[in-house]
This record gives sequence, structure tokens and C-alpha cells, in this order.
Amino acid sequence: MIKERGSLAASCQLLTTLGVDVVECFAVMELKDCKASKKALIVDDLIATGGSLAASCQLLTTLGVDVVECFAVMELKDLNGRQKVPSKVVSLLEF
Ligand SMILES: O=P(O)(O)OC[C@H]1O[C@H](OP(=O)(O)OP(=O)(O)O)[C@H](O)[C@@H]1O
Ligand SMILES: Nc1ncnc2[nH]cnc12
Repeated sequence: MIKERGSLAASCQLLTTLGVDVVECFAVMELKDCKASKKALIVDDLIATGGSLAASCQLLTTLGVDVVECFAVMELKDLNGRQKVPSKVVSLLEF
């Protein structure tokens, strides 16, 4: 997930409220690990306006990382956020 430091707990709580069994949370990648020629799957809890995923893609692409796909648990379809995202977008739940 692309998160501010310290906000992972709130994301887990939201998913639990929705009935998702959060088995484990782990931080996979920090910016220092993002190197050119690496591939990335970006996972976030929500795609609303698409601004967060678009900015994340842009940042990683600037670092030379190949963003293969973006995955979001929830997508607010009416906001058309996926149109801003330059990579393939997959979401689990649509509202
Ligand atoms: O598609 P967007 O319009 O960018 O919205 C989606 C983002 O909004 C939420 O984060 P938020 O900014 O609320 O902060 P958080 O990381 O503390 O959850 C959510 O976790 C996504 O990262
Ligand atoms: N439109 C939205 N609804 C709920 N949570 C959000 N977080 C960021 N944008 C949001």
C-alpha cells in the first residue's frame, strides 16, 4: 500500500469492518528499494479520484520502476479514478 507512515492500522481496521479477514500486514517496499528495472504491483485500499495511484505510478516510473499493475480493494466507480492511472487497474469491490 502507498501509505503515510503510521496509517496502516487504520486501513486494517476499515477492512475488518467490511468483513475482510486481515491476516497479516507488511510493508513491502520503501523508496530506497525502488530501483530501475524492478517491476512493481501497487496495492492500495481505495481508489477514489485516482490521484494517489496516479502520483504513485508517476513517482515509481520516474525512478525507473516498471509499474505492471495497480490493485485496489475498493473502487468508487463514479469518480472515474482509474482513467488517471497510467497502468492496468484491478479492483475487488465496486461502489
Ligand atoms: O484515489 P484517491 O482520491 O487518491 O483516494 C484514495 C486514497 O485515499 C485514501 O488515503 P487518504 O489520503 O485518505 O490517507 P490514508 O493513507 O491515511 O488512508 C486511500 O487510502 C487511498 O490511498
Ligand atoms: N471519496 C472518498 N471517500 C472515502 N474515503 C476517501 N479517501 C479519499 N477519498 C475518499
